[in-house]
Amino acid sequence: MPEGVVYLDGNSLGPMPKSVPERVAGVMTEEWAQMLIRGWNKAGWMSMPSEVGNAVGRLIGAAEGTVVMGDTLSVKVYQALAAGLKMRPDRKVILSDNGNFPSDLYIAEGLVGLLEQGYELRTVDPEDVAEAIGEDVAVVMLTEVDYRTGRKHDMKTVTELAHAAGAVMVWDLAHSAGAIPVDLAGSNCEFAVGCTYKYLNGGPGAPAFIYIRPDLADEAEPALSGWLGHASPFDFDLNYKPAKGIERMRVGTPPVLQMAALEEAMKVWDGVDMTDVRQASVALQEQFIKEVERDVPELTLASPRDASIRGSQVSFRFEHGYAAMQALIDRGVIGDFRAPDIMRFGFTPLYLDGANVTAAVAVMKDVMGNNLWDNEAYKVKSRVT
Ligand SMILES: Cc1ncc(COP(=O)(O)O)c(C=O)c1O
Ligand SMILES: Nc1c(O)cccc1C(=O)C[C@H](N)C(=O)O
Repeated sequence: MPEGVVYLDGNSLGPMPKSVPERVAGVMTEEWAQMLIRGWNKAGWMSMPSEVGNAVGRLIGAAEGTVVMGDTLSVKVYQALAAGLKMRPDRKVILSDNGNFPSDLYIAEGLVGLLEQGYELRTVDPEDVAEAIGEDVAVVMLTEVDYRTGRKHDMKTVTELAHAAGAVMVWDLAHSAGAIPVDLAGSNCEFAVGCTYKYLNGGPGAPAFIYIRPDLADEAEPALSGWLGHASPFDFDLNYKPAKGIERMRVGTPPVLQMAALEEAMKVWDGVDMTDVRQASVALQEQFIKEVERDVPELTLASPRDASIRGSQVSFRFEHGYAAMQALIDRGVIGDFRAPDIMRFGFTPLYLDGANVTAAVAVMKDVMGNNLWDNEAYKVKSRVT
C-alpha cells in the first residue's frame, strides 16, 4: 500500500499484490519476447481462461471445470442472460431489482430491444423481489451484494423461489467473489458471473468469469458464438459448433497479460478460508460503524445494520458526499462516492486491520467536524470513479 493511504476502495479496484509485476514482466520477457506465437502452446496461454477459472471457482464454491474467464463482466452478463432466456422460450420477462448495477440493467434492456415484441425487463425494489417472481418470469437476474448499500440477497432462498416458479437464476457476484463466502454449487443457480478487479485484485480491466451449472453446460447457448468457444477452433470450420461444457462461453482471444496478473493475484488466496475472511470483515465493518456513529454524527448509515445481510462494504449518506469523499481522498482515506449521496467504504481484511479503521475515522471526524469538505475544489465533479 502506498505510504499514508488507508485503502477502503478494494471493493471497486483491489490493490496490486506484490508478486504481480515480476510475473507480468516474466510473461513479457520470457514468454512473449522469446516464444513469440509459440507462447500459445509452450507457455499455456490458451488454457489460461480455464485454469484461472478453476482458481476463481475454488473461492466461490464452484466445481473444477465449471468456471471460465474472459471479456468484461458486462459481456458475461449478456451471455448468461441470453442463454437463460433461451432455456425458457415460453416466457418473456427478465426480473431484476433497482439496486442492481446499471450495466446489468442496460445489458438486459439492450437484449430485450433485439428480441421480438413482448420481451420485458421488469425491475422492483430489492425487498420485493421474492414476491415478484411469478410464473411469467423467464430469468431472475440479480447482483447478490448491492454496489451502493452493500445489502445482500439470500442466494439460496431467492434461487429456490426462482426455481419454484420455473425461472432460470443468474447471479452477479461482482461484490461477492473474494468478499464473502459463496456456495455456488450449493445455491443450485444456473448461471453466475462476476469480475476480478475488485476483491480478487486482478488489476484494472482484469477478465470476468462465468459459471454454468454442470448439468446445463452442454446445452447452454453462448449467445456470443466466437471462435474460441467453438468445439475445435483450429479446424476453422465455417459453421459454429459450441465446445463442450463451460469452454463454450469463451469468445475470442484471451487477454494474456491481464490473465497472468490475475493468475498471480489469485495465489494470495492459497490456504485462505473465506469464513475467516468474512469474520474479519464483519469485525472491521462493525468497528467502523461504531466509531463513525460515535465520532462523525453528520453521516447516516445507508447499509443494513444487520451484518448478516450486508456484504463487505459499509455506506453512509451525506448530502455533500461527493465533496466529502474528495476531501477524504486528499487526506489519504480512499473510498468512493455513488450518486446521489452515498459515501462507500470497502473492507478487505487481507490488507486492512482495526488500526486502519481507527485512523480512517479520525480523518473523517476532522473532515466532517471542521467542514473541510466545504471547498470549491472538492465540488467540481471531474473524477470518473
Ligand atoms: C454488479 C456489477 N455488474 C457489472 C459491472 C460492470 O462490469 P464491467 O465494467 O467489467 O463490464 C460492475 C462494475 O463495474 C458491477 O459492480
Ligand atoms: N469497473 C470500473 C471501472 O472500469 C472504472 C471505475 C469504476 C469501476 C467499477 O468497478 C465500479 C463498480 N462496479 C461499482 O461498484 O461501482
